[in-house]
Amino acid sequence: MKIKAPVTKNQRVDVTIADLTYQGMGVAKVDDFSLFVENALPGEQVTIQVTKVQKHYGFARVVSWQTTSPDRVADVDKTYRQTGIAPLQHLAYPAQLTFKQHQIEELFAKAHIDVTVDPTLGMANPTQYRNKAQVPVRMVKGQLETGIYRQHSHELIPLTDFYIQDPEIDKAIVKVRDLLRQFEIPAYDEINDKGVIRNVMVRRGYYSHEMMIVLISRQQKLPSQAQLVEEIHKEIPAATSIILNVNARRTNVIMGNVTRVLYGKPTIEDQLLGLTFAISARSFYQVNPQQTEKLYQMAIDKAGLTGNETVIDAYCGIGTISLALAKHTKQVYGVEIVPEAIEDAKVNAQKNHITNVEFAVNKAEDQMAQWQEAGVKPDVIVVDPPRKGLASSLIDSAAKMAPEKVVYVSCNPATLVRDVAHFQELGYAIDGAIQPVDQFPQTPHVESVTVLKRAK
Ligand SMILES: C[S@@+](CC[C@H](N)C(=O)[O-])C[C@H]1O[C@@H](n2cnc3c(N)ncnc32)[C@H](O)[C@@H]1O
Repeated sequence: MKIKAPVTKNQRVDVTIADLTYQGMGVAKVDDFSLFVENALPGEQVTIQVTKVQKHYGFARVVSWQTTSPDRVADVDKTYRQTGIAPLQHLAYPAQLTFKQHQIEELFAKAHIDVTVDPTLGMANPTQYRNKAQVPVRMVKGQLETGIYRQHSHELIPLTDFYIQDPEIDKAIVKVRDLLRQFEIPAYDEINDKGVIRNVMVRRGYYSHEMMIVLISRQQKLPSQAQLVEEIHKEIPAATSIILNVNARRTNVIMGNVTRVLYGKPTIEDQLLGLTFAISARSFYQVNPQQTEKLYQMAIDKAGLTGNETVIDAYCGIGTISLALAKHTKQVYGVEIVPEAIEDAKVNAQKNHITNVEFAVNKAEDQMAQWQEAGVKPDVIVVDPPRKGLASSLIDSAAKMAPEKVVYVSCNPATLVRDVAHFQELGYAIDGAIQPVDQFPQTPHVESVTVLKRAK
C-alpha cells in the first residue's frame, strides 16, 4: 500500500521533538510520519523545514527554536556534528550517559528480555580521549589538506583540531601535512585514482607517549621518501615508528596488505592495567585508553576467577584481555583473525612473562568449533566481537562447551540483544546488571559488559 507523506519537500512545520534516534537525530512526528532532524533534542519545540521525503520517513532541518532542552549544550562547533566526529556534542554529557543506558534498556525491552542496566560509567573529561586518528589526505582548493569527510560523503573538510583526539595527535597530523606540502607529495585523487598519499594514521601510547605514524600510499615508494622520513623524525621526535602502508586498490578500506617500516620499530608500546603491550599498525587497539582500563577491569571482575579456571578470549586482538585475565587464572586460549595482532599477542605474553596463554590465528567461529571438538572445557568464555556481533555458529559451539559463564563485551547493543536471545535458547541467562562503559563520548556508540550464566 502506498502511504502518502503528510509533508512535502521544503514545507515548514512547527513540531515538538519526541525522541532521539540511536544515531543522535531528533525525531518529529507529523501524523505518525517520522521526520529525522539533526541538532534537535527531545522536548524542544521547533520550526523545521523538510529537506527530503521518502516512502516511510523523511528528513528536516531546524529553522528556529521556540524552546530548547535543559540538556542542550550551547555554542557547539557544527563541524563536529556534520562530520560525525561528535554527533552528540550538543547533548550535555550526563544526558549522553543516560541516553546510552536507555538505549540498551529499550533494545532488550523490545526483545522481551528482562534486564537491569546500570548507569553508564563516564569520563571526567569526555574530550581529547582518542589515541588513534586516521585522516584522509586530499587536494582542496589547490592545496593538500588533512581533515575529515562530511558525513555520508567523500567531501574533505580540512581540520586541525579534532576535539575528541589526543591533541598531540592533532599536532602531529598538522606537521605531517606541512611536510607533505613542502615535499610536494601529491594527495590521492579518488575520482581519477591518481596521486600518492591517501591517508595518515597516527597512534599514540597514553602512558608511553610513543607515537606511530603510518603513511598510506597508492605507490610502493613515496617521492622524496628518505628526506620526508628524516624531516618527520626531526619535527616529531616522539614518532618512534614511521611506517609506509601500500594500498593500490580502488577501495574505501584504508590500509593495504603491504606494511614497511621506514624508521624505528614496527610497533609502539603502551600500558593497560599495569601490563605492557606492543601494537603494530594493523592491529586493533581500543581507542579510549582511560575507559578501556575500566572496561577490562569490569570484565575481569565479572568473570569471577579464582585462579583455577580455563578461559577462552574470543576476538582477542593483541591479547589485551587474555593477558589481563591470565594473571587471575590457570589457562587462557585467545583467538583472533588478524595475523599481525596474534604476532603482537605472542610478543606481549613474553614481554609480561606470562606463559599460561595460547593464541590462535583463525576465525573465532571456526576456532571455537575446533576447540569444542578437541574437548577443550572452558569455565569462562569472554567475547569481544566487532559491531556485527557473534557468528551464530560460535554461540552454538560455545554453549556445547558448557562454560559456567560467558562475559560479553559489546560495542553494539543491537547485536548484543540478538546474541543474548540465542544464548538464552541454549540454556544461558543474564546474571546481574549490564554495565555500560562510555568508550566513545560525544558519539552515539555504546559499549557494555554483560554476564551470561549457565542454568544448573
Ligand atoms: C572489538 S575488537 C576487540 C579486540 C580485543 N579484545 C581488544 O579489546 O583489544 C574485535 C577484534 O575481533 C577481530 N575479528 C573480527 N572478526 C573476527 C572473526 N571472525 N574471528 C576472530 N576475530 C575477529 C578484529 O580484528 C578485532 O581485533
